[in-house]
Amino acid sequence: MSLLAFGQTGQVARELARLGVRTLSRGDADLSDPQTCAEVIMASGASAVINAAAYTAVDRAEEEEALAFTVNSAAPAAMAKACAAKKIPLVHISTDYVFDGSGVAPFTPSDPVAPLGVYGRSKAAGEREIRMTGAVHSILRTSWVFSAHGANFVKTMLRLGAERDALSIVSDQIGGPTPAAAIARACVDMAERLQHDPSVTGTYHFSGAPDVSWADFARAIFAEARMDVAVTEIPSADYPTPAARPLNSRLDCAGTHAAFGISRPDWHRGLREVLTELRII
Ligand SMILES: NC(=O)C1=CN([C@@H]2O[C@H](COP(=O)(O)OP(=O)(O)OC[C@H]3O[C@@H](n4cnc5c(N)ncnc54)[C@H](OP(=O)(O)O)[C@@H]3O)[C@@H](O)[C@H]2O)C=CC1
Ligand SMILES: Cc1cn([C@H]2C[C@H](O)[C@@H](COP(=O)(O)OP(=O)(O)O[C@H]3O[C@@H](C)C(=O)[C@@H](O)[C@H]3O)O2)c(=O)[nH]c1=O
Ligand SMILES: [Mg+2]
Repeated sequence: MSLLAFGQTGQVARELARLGVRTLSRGDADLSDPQTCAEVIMASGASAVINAAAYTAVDRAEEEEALAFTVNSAAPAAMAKACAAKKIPLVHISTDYVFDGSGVAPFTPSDPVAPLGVYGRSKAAGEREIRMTGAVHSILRTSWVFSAHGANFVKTMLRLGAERDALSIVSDQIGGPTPAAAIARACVDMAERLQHDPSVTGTYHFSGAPDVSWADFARAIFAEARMDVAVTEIPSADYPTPAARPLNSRLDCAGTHAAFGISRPDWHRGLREVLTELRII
């Protein structure tokens, strides 16, 4: 199996590289140029493609809508068309932010999408484009990704916690923090399976367990890191951001287990692994 991944420096891309997947940098393939992405696939000899590159700056996307849509929708569309032409599968990563976060029940893959901001709309558009190409694919929606590398909530908390005794963290947004390493493993397993069994083509959910609030997650980070930082719970209304975040980010991952035998990863364990890699514990 010869896997090719878009993305090299990102959280998931770095974990894919650790698993031996060939990764592509922005210099190898810039997603703001979708045609180049297609050409790279056509020339690659890959047996499956994983797209781990994306425009992920949720707030900045509100000001850069055109770029977010090119990177998160037009580029994946071009990748999927090339994969369809080559008859190879595409594993594409998407997000909980395609949902509006209403209710308290976990969202299933077939629930209607209703994104709250530009990032979520651009990712939802990318999903639709991929489905229309007829490519064998898995669209893997995940949430709240963290790792030892790149920008994520764990690293933000470690930085802010080193500077302050107390932090105010939202407690009305609930979701599953997901280790990037587990996502990479799931992508590789899905790519392998799709090559032999295109019937599993579809949209799947994959997030870490258990579901928690950002405030709960922050407390767990400080407890594991043995940092004495008080976490004050606040409502989202008291933490205004350019893009609204969904209150309910729970993802129903049952279909992923049924089709692939892949279970939700335990984020506590993933957190300890990341803190170990960062030499904090
Ligand atoms: N981060 C999160 O919490 C979540 C992420 N996801 C999804 O998971 C996937 C992986 O996310 P994650 O690993 O966190 O991403 P990161 O934000 O860590 O990294 C983004 C990656 O995309 C690359 N990239 C961005 N723009 C371009 C471009 N124009 N051309 C080429 N490469 C580009 C970056 O390269 P460079 O370093 O050159 O900028 C980097 O490798 C994405 O699809 C994302 O939408 C889903 C849910 C939650
Ligand atoms: C730094 C900080 C954040 N927060 C809140 C803001 C926000 O609601 C929450 C998380 O902040 P972040 O900026 O890390 O979250 P955000 O960048 O929105 O994370 C999202 O990224 C994209 C790419 C996804 O696809 C999502 O699944 C999700 O992981 O924590 C506080 O309440 N207090 C703080 O001091
Ligand atoms: Mg962020």
